[in-house]
Amino acid sequence: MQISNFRLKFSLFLNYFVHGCGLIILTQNLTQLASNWHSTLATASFVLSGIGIGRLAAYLSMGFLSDKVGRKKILLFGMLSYLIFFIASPVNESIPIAYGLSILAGIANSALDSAAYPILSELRGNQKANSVSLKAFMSSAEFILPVIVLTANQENWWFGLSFLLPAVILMANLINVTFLTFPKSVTKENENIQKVQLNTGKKVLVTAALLLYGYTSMAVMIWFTQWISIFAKNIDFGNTTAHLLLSLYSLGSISGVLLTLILLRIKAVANRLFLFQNILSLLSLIIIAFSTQESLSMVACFTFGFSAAAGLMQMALATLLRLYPKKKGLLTGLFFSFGSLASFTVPLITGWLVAQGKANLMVGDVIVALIGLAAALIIQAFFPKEAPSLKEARKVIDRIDHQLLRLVEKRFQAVDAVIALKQKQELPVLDASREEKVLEKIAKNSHNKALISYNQAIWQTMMAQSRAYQRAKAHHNNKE
Ligand SMILES: O=C(O)C(=O)C[C@]1(C(=O)O)C=C[C@@H](O)C=C1
Repeated sequence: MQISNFRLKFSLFLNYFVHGCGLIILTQNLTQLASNWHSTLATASFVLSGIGIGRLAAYLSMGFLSDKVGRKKILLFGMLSYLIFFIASPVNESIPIAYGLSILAGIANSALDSAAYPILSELRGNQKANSVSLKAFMSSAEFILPVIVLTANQENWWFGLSFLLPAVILMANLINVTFLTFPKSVTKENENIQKVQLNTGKKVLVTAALLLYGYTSMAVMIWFTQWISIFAKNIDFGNTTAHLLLSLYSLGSISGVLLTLILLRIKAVANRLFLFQNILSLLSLIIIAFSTQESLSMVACFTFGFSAAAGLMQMALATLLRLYPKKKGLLTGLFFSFGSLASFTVPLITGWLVAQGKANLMVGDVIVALIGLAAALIIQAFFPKEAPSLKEARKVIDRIDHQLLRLVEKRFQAVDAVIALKQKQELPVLDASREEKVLEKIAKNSHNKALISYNQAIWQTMMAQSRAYQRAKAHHNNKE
């Protein structure tokens, strides 16, 4: 790998460590922030909704701009916005400004996503693994930051220190990214290699399934994390177990992401991994919804994190981007808009269900997971399979070459008939107008228009060899 590509990848990963901090830093410090803002905890938690608003408002435009003005500008904009958020938040004392900063964090989030995912899918290497790595860095931050907050609390340090860590990383990374050269967005050649062949009907179906999956994959996790502790207490699990379930989910998530990164390198497994993880997450949720045994629920919560929060969303996005190589930014924005919609609607749906007095809230999450599995099945069924390995890919070429060779030989046999007639009628071997017509037909009959010039070059060579063959044959016949 080129040094600059390695540096670029690493700086994107670091950004997602920072982003992981951004996701939980307000909730982790809410008590101190509320006192800074001279407000109650309830008002303070209202400020959190700003992040969702910022995201929802900015995803599409950031995605569009990422394709239009270039990934680097959007990335730098996202990093700068986050930097302002991290530096200003712990010192700010006004609620409206805090709300504005939350919105800015949401915008920063959408800018980072709109730049980072497309860049990673344009770099060489395993595209799915690249995207899942971002999730690994997010999860590790979500694990480390609470420890820092807790230590600062116990040692009576200033709470703002936990904001300074991501700020310092961001500043160093900003300098690094500013001086980096980025790969060209999508070169024509790259585009043809990455392009996935699907007819319009199937493409629409797979796109819809992927966007639906963008919603369900986010919804299923939010539903679980927001309600699992309350749900556990309702079914008379002890207080400690109720909280332990969430930690087990996080632990499962980190282990799941790491295992996914390993398995994605094994092509034969990678193709089935997505579906398998979806089935596993559904089964774990069913157990969680109906188990009355604490130990069984604990295992199920770990398995749920291990499967549902192991980078499935990132894998689906990487798949979507392969369908639209020219509009990666826009599609990233669209995909995450569906995810943001989930963060918005799940609290509304669950709130409504609670008001209706529905006893088993987790059954609702099982239904969301079922819809997600249906979408995953559609994606798996209609998205063209990748060649499992270089060896396997070459086997396909070998088989096609074998068939082609038989056909080329048949073509030479047909030429035999032509040369016999031409000799009789004393016509020259070269017939430029006929060759022109053959090439026109090749262009007309090429399904993939991007391949026309390559197909024509093959036929030009074939006809040149046909002429050489005819001349050799004529020469031989004349001698007899
Ligand atoms: O059609 C002919 O006249 C041929 O000789 C065959 C053929 C070909 O291989 O397709 C070869 C040479 C001519 O210039 C045109 C076409």
